[in-house]
Amino acid sequence: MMISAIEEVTGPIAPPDEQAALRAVLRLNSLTKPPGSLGQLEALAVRLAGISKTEQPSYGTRTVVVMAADHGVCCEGVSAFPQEVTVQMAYNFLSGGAAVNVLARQAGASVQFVDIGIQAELEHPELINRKVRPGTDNMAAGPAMSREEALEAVLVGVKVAQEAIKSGTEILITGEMGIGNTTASAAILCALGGLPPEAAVGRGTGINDERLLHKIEVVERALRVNAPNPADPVDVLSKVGGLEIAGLAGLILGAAAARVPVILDGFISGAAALVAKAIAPESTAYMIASHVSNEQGHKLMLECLGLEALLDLGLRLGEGTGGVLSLHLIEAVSRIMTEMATFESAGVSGAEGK
Ligand SMILES: Cc1cc2ncn([C@H]3O[C@H](COP(=O)(O)O)[C@@H](O)[C@H]3O)c2cc1C
Ligand SMILES: O=C(O)c1cccnc1
Repeated sequence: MMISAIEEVTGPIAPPDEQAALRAVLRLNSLTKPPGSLGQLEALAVRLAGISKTEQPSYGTRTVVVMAADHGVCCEGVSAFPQEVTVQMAYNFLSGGAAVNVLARQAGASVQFVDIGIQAELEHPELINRKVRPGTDNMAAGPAMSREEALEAVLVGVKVAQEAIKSGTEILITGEMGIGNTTASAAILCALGGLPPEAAVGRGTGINDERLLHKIEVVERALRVNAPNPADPVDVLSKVGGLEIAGLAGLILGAAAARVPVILDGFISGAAALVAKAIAPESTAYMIASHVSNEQGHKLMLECLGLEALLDLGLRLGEGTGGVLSLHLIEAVSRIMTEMATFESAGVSGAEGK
């Protein structure tokens, strides 16, 4: 029953509007600059035009959705920080003090904080409580969660996207919090991207060499014990995923179905995007890769997604920080497409030939 619920969401995902993309190319070439001279911003303008069906795309209401959950695999010692940081940081997000809150304020975005699987019970007026279960089980010893729970978490994400869009959100940004989630993300990259653990596993919050080797071994064990089926993304999610990763996969699918662009943050968001792509390949047309993270494996992950990142700032934080930073570039593109003079309007001569 729940599978058909996902199909109901992914069914309407349509390809971007080629006509609008073409109009964007024509407009870019009519603006007072040598053709192509705005580089990647031009490619972004064309993609956004196709997504939003207009050669002058602009996004007023911007929403970062931070999905948070705990990871049973923390008991294996895979993070530099203790598991209780997840709930402690939850209150930091809710009171506006996390990095993503600061950067979102600067970029004119609001932050929604969703508890999709934190172990502790939280109480806060701003909290969106969509807890599917209080944290996952240790994926190195068995499945992280059941198939039903993974599906439920995906549908939570779809619903969060739908509700945000219904209340006016025009662009979504993925964010997350969950100590241990780079381990789950690396395992997903191995399962869906076919990478060996030593290429997919990185240092997360900053583990040393010894712990890195151990983390690689934990991911190897998780893959061996669970044998996730790469042809079945929900199987991968349930066996070696996380609740916030499942929720973000749903958020991405919900955005794509509504033709709303969705900005991907770093490594964990990328793992969610891999799942979304495996469920509905056409959803990648709606994904914008904000940055390439310092986390080992993220470059290869973006290659698996077929996306080129806008920024390379050496970030390795998550939360949606790189995502909201890229809003400044998206705003730049909007202004170029709406405010810049054309050769004709400014009376500037065009190129004479090469
Ligand atoms: C204080 C603090 C704030 C964070 N904000 C995001 N993360 C990031 O680090 C975690 C993933 O790394 P690992 O897999 O190594 O645990 C996630 O919570 C991610 O969002 C944070 C981590 C910490 C410690
Ligand atoms: O790229 C990310 O999102 C990331 C990397 C390290 C730790 N937390 C998040």
